[in-house]
Amino acid sequence: MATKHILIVPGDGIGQEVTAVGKKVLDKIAAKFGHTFTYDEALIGHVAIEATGNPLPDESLEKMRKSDAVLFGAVGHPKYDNDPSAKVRPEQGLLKMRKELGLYANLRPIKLFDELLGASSIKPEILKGADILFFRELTGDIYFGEKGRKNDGDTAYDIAEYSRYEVERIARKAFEAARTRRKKLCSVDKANVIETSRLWREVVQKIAPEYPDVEVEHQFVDATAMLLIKDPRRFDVVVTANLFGDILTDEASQIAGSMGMLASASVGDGTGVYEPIHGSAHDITGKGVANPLASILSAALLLDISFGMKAESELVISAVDQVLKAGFRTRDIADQQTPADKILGTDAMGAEVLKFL
Ligand SMILES: NC(=O)c1ccc[n+]([C@@H]2O[C@H](COP(=O)([O-])OP(=O)(O)OC[C@H]3O[C@@H](n4cnc5c(N)ncnc54)[C@H](O)[C@@H]3O)[C@@H](O)[C@H]2O)c1
Ligand SMILES: CC(C)[C@H](C(=O)O)[C@@H](O)C(=O)O
Ligand SMILES: [Mg+2]
Repeated sequence: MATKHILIVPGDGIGQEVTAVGKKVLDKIAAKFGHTFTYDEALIGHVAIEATGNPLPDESLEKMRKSDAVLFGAVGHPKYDNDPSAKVRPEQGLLKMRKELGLYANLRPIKLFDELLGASSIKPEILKGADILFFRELTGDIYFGEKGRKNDGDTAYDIAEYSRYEVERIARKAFEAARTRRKKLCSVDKANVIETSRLWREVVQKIAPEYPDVEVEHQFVDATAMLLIKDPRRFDVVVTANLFGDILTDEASQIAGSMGMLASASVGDGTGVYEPIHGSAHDITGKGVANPLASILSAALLLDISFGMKAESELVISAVDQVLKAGFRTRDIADQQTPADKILGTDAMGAEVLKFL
């Protein structure tokens, strides 16, 4: 039995809705296994701007530092998406959290549940068995470089930067993960065009001989985007820079069947942050139809990675599998064969998962 302090950071839009379900799963696990989970909440994003003017108040960051793990929802609001001139934005809170907590490694497992083969737009015979683990570098690249305007605002620039150290530490994590899986690592870059990618490839090539048991390939990001659809099963572990990882993993969500299925773990040397890869989904906010499984699977990653609770984590994943096997779907993962009475809303889907815990 363990006592752990978990910070719930729902954020904006459906982040509020799906995180509430993720917390219920953690509560059920604690009761079942005799753990004591204490909780607190913190503001981030649009809700934080509305309350304090700051997308990540100091109080929120302090709470994150003091917690054993963070279950995070999402940030975002349409009023900022459509206002390029907004100086304060919800996403600034997310990026500041990642930087301040040193969350340089963003693990994005692309896990396909066989029951969802029909939810993907990719042919089942190409898809079945796909299982990819992305390592996205999360605190460098164009996100955190110098950015601005010149020529009276008529010219904009964003500087992308990577240090050898930043590339090496994420690459080593990816190599070590590949050793525990199918021993294949694909390093994705754009080394034929950009200098940060040439450093990326140089670093991966340099350390590869230290992992002789891991087969390494290098792919350009454009070719990777094509191959993810053409032959997703060719990939085992993928390591790439911040921006490329952001884009490729949303695409890879279609391997799993929906944006509502993909969890993530953001880790460094301190508190881990666990969140769906999706955003605040303005188009479905407040409708009670958001798929909570990405948040539930993020809670499973939290239990495993931050708490070392492997059995607890595996039970959560098994519960998700059981619910899908029972034919329940949220509308984003339903298909023509899904009976209407098996298409559930956010809370009802969460309730079905809790039955298997
Ligand atoms: N980590 C984050 O906080 C994060 C991630 C991505 C986007 N965002 C923000 O979210 C806002 C909306 O961005 P977007 O529309 O490009 O991306 P999004 O991920 O919010 O939504 C993309 C599409 O996927 C659907 N979707 C997403 N999650 C779902 C779920 N759990 N169940 C069912 N359908 C789901 C949405 O309805 C939408 O059609 C923006 O403000 C963006 O900045 C935040
Ligand atoms: C909201 C945005 C800043 C963020 C990112 O680009 O990392 C999101 O797309 C994500 O994947 O978490
Ligand atoms: Mg993204």
